Amino acid sequence: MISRIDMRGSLPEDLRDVLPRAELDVEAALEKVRPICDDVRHRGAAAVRELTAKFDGVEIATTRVPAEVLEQALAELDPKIRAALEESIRRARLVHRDQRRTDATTQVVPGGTVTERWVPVDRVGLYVPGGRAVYPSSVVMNVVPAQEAGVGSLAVSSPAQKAFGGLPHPTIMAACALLGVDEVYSVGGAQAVAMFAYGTEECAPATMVTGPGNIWVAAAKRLLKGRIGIDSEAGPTEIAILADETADPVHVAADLISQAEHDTIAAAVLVTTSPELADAVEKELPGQVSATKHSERIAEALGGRQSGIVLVSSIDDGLKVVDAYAAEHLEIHTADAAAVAARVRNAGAVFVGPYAPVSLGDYLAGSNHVLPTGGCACHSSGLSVQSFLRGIHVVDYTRDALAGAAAHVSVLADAEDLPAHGAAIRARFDWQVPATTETSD
Ligand SMILES: NC(=O)c1ccc[n+]([C@@H]2O[C@H](COP(=O)([O-])OP(=O)(O)OC[C@H]3O[C@@H](n4cnc5c(N)ncnc54)[C@H](O)[C@@H]3O)[C@@H](O)[C@H]2O)c1
Ligand SMILES: N[C@H](CO)Cc1c[nH]c[nH+]1
Ligand SMILES: [Zn+2]
Repeated sequence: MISRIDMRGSLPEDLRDVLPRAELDVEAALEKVRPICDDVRHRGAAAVRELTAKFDGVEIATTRVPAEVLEQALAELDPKIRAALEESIRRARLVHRDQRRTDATTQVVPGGTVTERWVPVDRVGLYVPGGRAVYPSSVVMNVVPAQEAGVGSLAVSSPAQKAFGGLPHPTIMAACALLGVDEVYSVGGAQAVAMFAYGTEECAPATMVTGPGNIWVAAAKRLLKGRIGIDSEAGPTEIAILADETADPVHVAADLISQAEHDTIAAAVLVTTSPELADAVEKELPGQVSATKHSERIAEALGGRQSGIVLVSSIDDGLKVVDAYAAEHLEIHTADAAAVAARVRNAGAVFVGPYAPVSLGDYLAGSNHVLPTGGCACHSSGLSVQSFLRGIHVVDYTRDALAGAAAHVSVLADAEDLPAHGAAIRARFDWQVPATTETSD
């Protein structure tokens, strides 16, 4: 059901190349999504509707969901789901509110200041997946940080559901209404990202697109990055678990399965110092897999080349392996788990010890579940308030403060063979370098 790589002894030098990864990666998916995005760019809403018919199997007359349909979905929401969503929102708000930035002004020299102003992007398109599963929790994870960042215009898009007459799933619409979002589109996949990037007759373009999705969504985000801002490439789910002999194989198996449940190309990787644990997890998996609803999808994910058990000689080596892998989610099931977790450098989110499973973070920890995949956690962060903000430097110098900098600017400009830069300073002082030179405050 799951393959094994034995790295006891010495670790290979090219760790990243030998670790499990899916065959279909974002790079490979790019060529498939390029014509989809081009089509939306040139033909707008008509292309979006045709692509929806092709990929989601449903004809839609319009892409925008009427506001009253959202309100109706909220009115009809199961009270238990509403209560759980409200608690998820409350906890997420606590964490994301603490991420807000305050402007900082630094006096560099007398009369010379630099202020960093934090300004939210104007309009965001928030993607909420809805193919194999539906993700009202991703409405929360997208909308809460965007709202806390102060973004003025928020639009959500989620795949049209054949079973619901071409609307997004009712729970997704209800979650939008619960959060006060009234601009929602029934569009999924790469065409949703392109719709936000280029705009259509029915949807104004966004400056930024965030949110999780399958490989096609992640590829469209990579393709259109630059035209739009994106968060991370939050593609097919990954879980890595670093464990020693103290880990409970039942928990480890359950957690691997929980994330394999997302996608046939979801990745589940156990890195362990204990061959006995590896054996016990392998023994535990088939029973738990066959007992669960999506056993076929999970078996395919666990059996794929993106999943595996990696044996290592020590926790130090295990840390090197998980850092090279840079998983979206990393669980630590070792003795002194907090100390081991503190040494991790690359992961989208780290889950410490036996009582912090990834599925807690998926819904209710307060942390964000929109996280970088495919190794991007070595350079990207999960979705946060910061994702929606730009820091703008505001430079304010008096005449005297500029005079104090003039000589150094001229020297550096000449050193770069850009003398007009120095001249732009001298133009303010009768084309001379003023006598005073401030070197410290
Ligand atoms: N990294 C994260 O933060 C994170 C969080 C939650 C979910 N996820 C991932 O999100 C994904 C959700 O996937 P999903 O499929 O359920 O929903 P989705 O909404 O991401 O994708 C569904 C859409 O994909 C498009 N599509 C389907 N097949 C296609 C094809 N062959 N070519 C082009 N487009 C195609 C369709 O338009 C459809 O609307 C999973 O991979 C899950 O692991 C990631
Ligand atoms: N584990 C997913 C992130 O990869 C998030 C999620 C939403 N719902 C369930 N799980
Ligand atoms: Zn999950």
